[in-house]
Amino acid sequence: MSDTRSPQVLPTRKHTQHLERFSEADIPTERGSLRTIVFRDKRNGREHVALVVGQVSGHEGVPVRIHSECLTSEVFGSLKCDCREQLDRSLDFITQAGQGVVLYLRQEGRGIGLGNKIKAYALQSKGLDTYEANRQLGFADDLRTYDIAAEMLRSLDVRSVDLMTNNPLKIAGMVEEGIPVRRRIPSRTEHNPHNVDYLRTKRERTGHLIELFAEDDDTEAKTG
Ligand SMILES: Nc1nc2c(ncn2[C@@H]2O[C@H](COP(=O)(O)OP(=O)(O)OP(=O)(O)O)[C@@H](O)[C@H]2O)c(=O)[nH]1
Ligand SMILES: [Zn+2]
Repeated sequence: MSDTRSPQVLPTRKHTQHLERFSEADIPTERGSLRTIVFRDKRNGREHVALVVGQVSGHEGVPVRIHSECLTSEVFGSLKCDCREQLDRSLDFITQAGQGVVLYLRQEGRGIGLGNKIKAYALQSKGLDTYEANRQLGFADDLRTYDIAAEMLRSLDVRSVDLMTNNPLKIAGMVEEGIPVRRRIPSRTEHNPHNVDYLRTKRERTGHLIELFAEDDDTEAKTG
């Protein structure tokens, strides 16, 4: 008996259609070739990127990292966070596995933008933590939404994901957007004296599943 129904999975909620799949090409990198697909947000022209390795269309349990842009660490080598290391590790993972997706989203500073993130850093140097600084500037802790990531994954026809993250909000966000998360792949990074308080704050205040290697709260080195 033939089944003439559309193979599409029923949406759990209304899916957004904000993106235009704009351009794509293979880029040779030190890790190997990355299929680079640029999506444009029709509302604001912002360009988000999907880096794809191997076959992902129609697949379950595709290794996926949803990564938010962090110019300061990724380009300038800032030690105040672990973003660059997480990006590097996720690219290592998908190229070694021969399959996966890194979504590089233009959500600098958890969505507040570069200029405001630097304002937040100035406040942090006066003693505020990452979330207190956001609030002092009039922002919520985290302005990011996951509809864009879900739309990109739907365009790639990824059926379910193994999500590389320590952030439980990302897992909940994807599930809410109708992308099944089969399992979490922990994203383990090294801490240093400049980012240890930031990582600890994320763990304590937003439940990030971060393993800090030295757990002695009172002996951790602080930035001078
Ligand atoms: N507003 C603000 N943004 C920051 C700060 N430090 C890093 N970021 C931004 O935070 C984003 C990365 O988010 P994280 O919360 O580190 O990690 P996550 O992506 O939510 O979770 P993981 O998947 O576990 O990495 C990037 O866009 C960074 O630019 C900060 O002190 N203030
Ligand atoms: Zn960062």
